[in-house]
Amino acid sequence: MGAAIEVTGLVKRYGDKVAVDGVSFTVPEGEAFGYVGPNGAGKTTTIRSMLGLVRPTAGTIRVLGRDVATDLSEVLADVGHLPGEFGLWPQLTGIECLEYLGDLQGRPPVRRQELCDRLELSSIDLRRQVRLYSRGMRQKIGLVQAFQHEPRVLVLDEPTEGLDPVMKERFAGLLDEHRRAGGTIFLSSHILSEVEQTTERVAVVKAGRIVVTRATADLTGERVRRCTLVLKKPVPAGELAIAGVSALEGDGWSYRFEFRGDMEPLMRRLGTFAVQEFSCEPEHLARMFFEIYGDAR
Ligand SMILES: Nc1ncnc2c1ncn2[C@@H]1O[C@H](COP(=O)(O)OP(=O)(O)OP(=O)(O)O)[C@@H](O)[C@H]1O
Repeated sequence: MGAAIEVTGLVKRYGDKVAVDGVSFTVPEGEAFGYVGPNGAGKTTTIRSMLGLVRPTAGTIRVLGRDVATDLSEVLADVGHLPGEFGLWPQLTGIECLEYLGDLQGRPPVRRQELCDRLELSSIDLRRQVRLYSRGMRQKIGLVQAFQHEPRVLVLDEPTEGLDPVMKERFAGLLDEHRRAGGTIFLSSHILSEVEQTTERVAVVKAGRIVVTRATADLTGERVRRCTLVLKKPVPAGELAIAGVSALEGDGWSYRFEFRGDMEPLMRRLGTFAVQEFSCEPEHLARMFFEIYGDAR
């Protein structure tokens, strides 16, 4: 399969401010790619450049082989874009917004009705002006417009912002279907659990540059787990000196410690103790993110 997204030497300056400072990456078709980094790192600017919403200072962007600078209409026909804060025209009705965005996409909205049904947007809702919508309803319009034309590439910028848990689940279902149909996903999100669940590879951006690109599973493997052990018979702390254990605290009857890496040797050792209780909680990916890359600001 070819490249779905190819960004080469992307630079975007706003006056003296360099928002994106020479970013290059390729997302093969069918991959789900995460794009993470602290506030102001340049994620949204990269996305807006991919959609022709800002003009890069330098660099090229190709989507499914087409140059965004010269073939924007063809690019937009193949891309579904869902921003976190979805701005709509307040005086238009929901259906008018969907039609207008559908015209920009230039492809028939073959899934519109099905999506409205699944997201519980009734025809009465759709005939109301968007200014009367709740934030969640606006976000539903955002979801419908992103998927309505069956795009091959989804570009998602903080997509679950403002969605309630039910809508989040439906959105996850839509992403799943998109993946199974061989679609590509580019996901920028601060919700690292979402990045972890959705993507196969992740790039970390800092001050306008990609500092590292890794398989998401590798990042997960380096994750810290916080463990608590309660014993029926005490064991000396030395018995827990196993590779991967750190920050060990305890009195022989109970211990707390952090664990990194392969769990198997730890579980084998625990099997030789009289264990009353053992719990092991993965640390939030955010902490691992900052541990590996330091304070990314
Ligand atoms: N229109 C603009 N004019 C001037 N500076 C801008 C403009 N848009 C973005 N910037 C600046 O460019 C930098 C990158 O912004 P961008 O919105 O791309 O970051 P981000 O990684 O998406 O951040 P966040 O996670 O906060 O959304 C920031 O310093 C921002 O202030």
